[in-house]
Amino acid sequence: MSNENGPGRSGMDKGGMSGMNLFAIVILVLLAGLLTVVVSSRFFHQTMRDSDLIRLIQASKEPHGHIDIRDEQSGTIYRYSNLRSLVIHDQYATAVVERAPLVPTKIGGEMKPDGEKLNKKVRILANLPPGDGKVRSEFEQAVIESKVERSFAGPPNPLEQASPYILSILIGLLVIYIMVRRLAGAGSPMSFGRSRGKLYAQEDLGVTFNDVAGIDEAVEEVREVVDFLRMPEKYQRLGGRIPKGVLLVGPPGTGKTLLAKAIAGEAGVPFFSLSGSDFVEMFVGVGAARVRDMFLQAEAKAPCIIFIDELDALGKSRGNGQMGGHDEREQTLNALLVEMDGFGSNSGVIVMAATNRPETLDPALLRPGRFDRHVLVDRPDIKGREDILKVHVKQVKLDPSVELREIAAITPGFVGADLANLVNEAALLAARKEKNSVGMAEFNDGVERVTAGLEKKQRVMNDEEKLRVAYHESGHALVAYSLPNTDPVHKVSIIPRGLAALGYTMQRPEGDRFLMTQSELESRIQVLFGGTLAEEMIYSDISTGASNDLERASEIARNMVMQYGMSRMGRVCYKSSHRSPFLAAAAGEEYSSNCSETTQREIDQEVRRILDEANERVRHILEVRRSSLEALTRRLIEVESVDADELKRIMNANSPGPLVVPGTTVSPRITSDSQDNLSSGSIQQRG
Ligand SMILES: Nc1ncnc2c1ncn2[C@@H]1O[C@H](COP(=O)(O)OP(=O)(O)OP(=O)(O)O)[C@@H](O)[C@H]1O
Ligand SMILES: [Zn+2]
Repeated sequence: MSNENGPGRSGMDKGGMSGMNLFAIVILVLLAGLLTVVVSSRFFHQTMRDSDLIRLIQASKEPHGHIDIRDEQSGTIYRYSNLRSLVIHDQYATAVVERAPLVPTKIGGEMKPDGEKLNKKVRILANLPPGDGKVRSEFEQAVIESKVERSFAGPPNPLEQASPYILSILIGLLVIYIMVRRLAGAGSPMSFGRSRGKLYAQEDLGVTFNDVAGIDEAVEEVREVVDFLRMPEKYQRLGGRIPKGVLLVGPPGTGKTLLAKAIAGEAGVPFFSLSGSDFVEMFVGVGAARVRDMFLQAEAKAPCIIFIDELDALGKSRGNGQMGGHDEREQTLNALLVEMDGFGSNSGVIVMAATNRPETLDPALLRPGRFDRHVLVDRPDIKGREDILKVHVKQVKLDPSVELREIAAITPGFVGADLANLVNEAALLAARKEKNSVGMAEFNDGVERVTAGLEKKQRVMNDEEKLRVAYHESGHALVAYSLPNTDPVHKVSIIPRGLAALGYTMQRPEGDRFLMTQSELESRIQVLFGGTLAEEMIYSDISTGASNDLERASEIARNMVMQYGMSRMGRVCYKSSHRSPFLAAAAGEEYSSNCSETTQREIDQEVRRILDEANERVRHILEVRRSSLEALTRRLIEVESVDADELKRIMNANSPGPLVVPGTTVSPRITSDSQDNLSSGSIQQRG
């Protein structure tokens, strides 16, 4: 269904030859020229010119006797009186004659290894001392007998003279050709500097929002983009600010590409798709040229969507790159930023990009007017998985026994791509068994297979662990919900997140925060404690999954005492450096503070006191609201993720708490819980 006939492949496209492209070619030509010079001087010594021969013969008419041959490498001088053999061995091919200021005349040339006294190729500088008639006549004789005569006699053959140059130019051209081909990859020889974007015409796309399931929140957030692409005039008339860049953030396989395609499909606009790594080339300037070319092409087809997968490959923070490719990436990134700033928001080109590591992106990419809209494409919850399965089983003949909800229930952590894979596996298994339809047994086997593949990447939790994680996350959420001065809870989830997190509680700040009050910091500590203490209350023991929570809580408490003066120790900053003890340890440095041992002990006591008090408060909250905790946990086990509205409902039904206004803004704070120690039971230090 993809149309390979992108503009990058058609050789006739204008605009491909941008300035950068020309620049690269000029560099290549210069390089080839240099190569030509080197090659020609190395392999083609100038043939002896007639005038040189005349001078040579004139010199040899002077009356002296022998020739000194100097090995220029070693500096040794060979006295060579047999002029004839020299001439013959030398073959004249490279001889240059120079008249020395006084009498001796030098013959420069190259001696072949079979020379009488020389066993390696040397440059010859022969002195012809004046005044020996014998030498002169021998030399003349040699000249007459040897091939020199020919070239001496006739006028030089221009073709013959030019041949070394022609040859080296040809070699140069060949080199250019090979380089260009390399740059262009498999494409046509001149397509380097062209964007490799693949163009999907709208009719080829055939993807709509119906094909995207289980990520409803993300779909809702991008609906506006579809509207804009459909009726750009409407938006422009009202002068509204149209999104230029939309960043889709989420783990691999959750359907980011699919979502972008669906937007194009819904809006009926062309879709350019390419990967960030396409831009990163070994030659400086090529990636930047590709970016410019891509935008040129896109603007010609506007309204349309440019989709850049793996944005992190090209958008990594500048200035922390390694040596290789660093400049190139920086230039490419700059070109992208310039292009995004350059096209007006009414040009109708919307740039979408996907990444699963937004934190590595250059902050410049996230500024207003660039990728300022972020859409989280998260792992689907149980309902989402069921919906995704529904999409994918459409092409499969199902046995009536198949319960998609049941399959969804046994596939926590699966993303859209895994589920598509699962359906495919099940269908293959059924075919192998020569069944007429795909049954539950095949799905169960399929789950095992796909899980086995996934288990290498991430752990799939068993029921017991899942329950514990559910209590833990409910604890965080309940405490956050119950305290007045915390950010509202946006989502609680026990869907494994990435490699290390078992579940998470996501809070959304209500605006940019520049200051934190003491009570806010205390609340933050309490929210962090909520998870562990909920576990403790239910199981009477705690698990290792919470070590990160404790670490963060202690860090906050320590800062309160030492940096912010928020303790009984008074309004004093005890920090000698900005590094916390934790960070110093991580950097392998000794944590130094100017405190005396007594002060140090007092600080520790204060930190403890803050943590203990938080502990008590959290314990109290959890005990009072135990029924809410249980209810939330049950719901989490059932549906795996609970949003703000539902959380409010559950809380209100069980024990009313402070009113929560769901926030809408950037940088959600996530209390995620590491799994790496939870199941093994061994306590390791996390890096
Ligand atoms: N939400 C979904 N609904 C339906 N199918 C999905 C969904 N997510 C993924 N798939 C299936 O998985 C395939 C791969 O998904 P896609 O390439 O869109 O994931 P992605 O998030 O872009 O991954 P990556 O980050 O690795 O590029 C899709 O073609 C589709 O078949
Ligand atoms: Zn936790």
